[in-house]
Amino acid sequence: MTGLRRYEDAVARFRIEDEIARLDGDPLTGINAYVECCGRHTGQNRLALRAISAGGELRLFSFDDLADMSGRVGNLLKDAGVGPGDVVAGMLPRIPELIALILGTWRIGAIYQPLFTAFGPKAIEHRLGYSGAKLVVTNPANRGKLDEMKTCPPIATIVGPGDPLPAGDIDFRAALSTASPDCEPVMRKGEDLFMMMSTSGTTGLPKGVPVPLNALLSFGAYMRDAIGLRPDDVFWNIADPGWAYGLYYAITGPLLLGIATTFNEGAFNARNTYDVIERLGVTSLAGSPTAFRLLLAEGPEAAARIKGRLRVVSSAGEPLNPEVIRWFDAHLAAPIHDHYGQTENGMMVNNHHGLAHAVRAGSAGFAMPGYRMVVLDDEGNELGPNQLGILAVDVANSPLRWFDGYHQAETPAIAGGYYRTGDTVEYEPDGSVSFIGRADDVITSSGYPIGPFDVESALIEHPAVNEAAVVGVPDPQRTEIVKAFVILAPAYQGSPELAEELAQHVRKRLSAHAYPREIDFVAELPKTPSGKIQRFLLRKAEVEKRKG
Ligand SMILES: CC(=O)SCCNC(=O)CCNC(=O)[C@H](O)C(C)(C)COP(=O)(O)OP(=O)(O)OC[C@H]1O[C@@H](n2cnc3c(N)ncnc32)[C@H](O)[C@@H]1OP(=O)(O)O
Repeated sequence: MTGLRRYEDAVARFRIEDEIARLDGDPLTGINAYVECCGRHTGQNRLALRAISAGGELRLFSFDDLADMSGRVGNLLKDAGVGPGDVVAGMLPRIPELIALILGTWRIGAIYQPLFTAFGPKAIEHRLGYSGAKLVVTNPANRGKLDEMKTCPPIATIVGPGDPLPAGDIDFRAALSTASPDCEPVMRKGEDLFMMMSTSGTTGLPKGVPVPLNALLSFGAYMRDAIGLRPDDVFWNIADPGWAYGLYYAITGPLLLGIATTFNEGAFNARNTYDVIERLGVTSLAGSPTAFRLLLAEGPEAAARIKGRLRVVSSAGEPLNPEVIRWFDAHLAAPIHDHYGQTENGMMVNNHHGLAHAVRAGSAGFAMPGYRMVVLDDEGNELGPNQLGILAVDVANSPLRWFDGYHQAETPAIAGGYYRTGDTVEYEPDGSVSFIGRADDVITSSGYPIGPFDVESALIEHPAVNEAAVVGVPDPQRTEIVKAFVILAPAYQGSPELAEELAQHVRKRLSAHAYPREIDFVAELPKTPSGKIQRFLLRKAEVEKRKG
């Protein structure tokens, strides 16, 4: 029996089976994600959300408030023709209406699809295309992008008082004020979907990741065992709910446990983050290493005023540097733990705050109870400690696993009883997992997974570009940045101005976070005899160049 398995067996099984029995519930009544995350916490005067607006105003919402708002949203959606099993897309900043929309969607048995607000029309159109969303809910800052799409579902827009409503749109706030808050939850089965996420394609466009209601078990286990969330915590997960870590663990997870979450509408900056921690008395903070590196860069003085306030800090999205761990210990007196997961299956390997085990700096930690994680060689054989291979989930022995394959797409990652994460790791004899890197070409920049194919496709849309290859290159703050190698069309000449024009083109068309921050104009690209671009050679040359 491997170290990983031993660990899992020691702490896990009986607790998970209890929970499965609870969530499987009464087969006659079924499950509803709104009931789990809100409805069953009402009537107790319990806080559900602290929301700080872009202007700095703090508003508090109880579970009863969210129940009222989501009931109205549910009725609005029904009036718009949305029914159980339909998809509703949300492209909204971190405002209270976003939570009401998500809970309202779940309440009527529909599926919520997040659209990150930095996405441009190309990224949005692809996602709405494969999900077949029945309605998009957005705000004026994002509404214009929908006009650039060839086909778009009906739109509901959240306009401020006196703002014009685009012709044909549903006035979200007006409809909410007149709708009834009474909305009977539609019960579903555990295998029915409640979210439609997106992954980053490496050789093709991003694929849909269907999330069944059974995943609630895994999300709850992460909050309890890894975040170690307690009822007396003031919890803030900085990650945006346009992404898996934000949607699963800034909204779904804490509300599932009946514990309040925090939204800060403003864009991230270190000073403001310190302010919010101090103002709200945050005790449990979660986010990505880039955010923590930016807090560190602000210096010890900024940290001094909140020293000792944070009980626990959880880091996800990319590996955490030991330097950050030491700095948080010295200047914030806060234990910061590295956690590992994916959009597919959520968090799976953690230095758990809520479980008593050794914490390994520079390691992603141990398999989460409910997952049997293994390391596989290319033939699918399980490897022992200190051997490099692909981190995988043993499907049959992982009761909390929920990912069964991509939406309407083949899933070669699932084969032979394993789901392969695509991450190269090795594990220590004690069962802790050391992350080595991606086995494919997915770029991780500031914790965002970015598919090179997506960026290349956006570049090629520009008339100056004949061919493009995109890779991630090392960056001290963002872990990696996107770098593009471009072969220009004959009529064009490379220049810093053209590089900037191409970067802005990708920023606007694809996404504000996924544009190439470096562009080299080249005469040719390394390719296999069959014509496939060898991105790994470009990446290797860049790593060597930077070392030099
Ligand atoms: C299971 C999983 O692991 S899922 C993935 C988990 N990962 C995450 O949640 C991502 C975590 N990362 C972050 O939250 C952020 O990168 C932070 C907070 C660390 C740092 O934030 P920022 O410094 O504001 O930069 P960020 O990386 O978000 O944005 C990159 C660019 O996109 C822009 N951008 C980001 N969000 C938006 C938006 N909503 N609208 C418009 N532009 C945006 C930024 O302005 C920035 O532009 P610039 O660098 O050219 O000025």
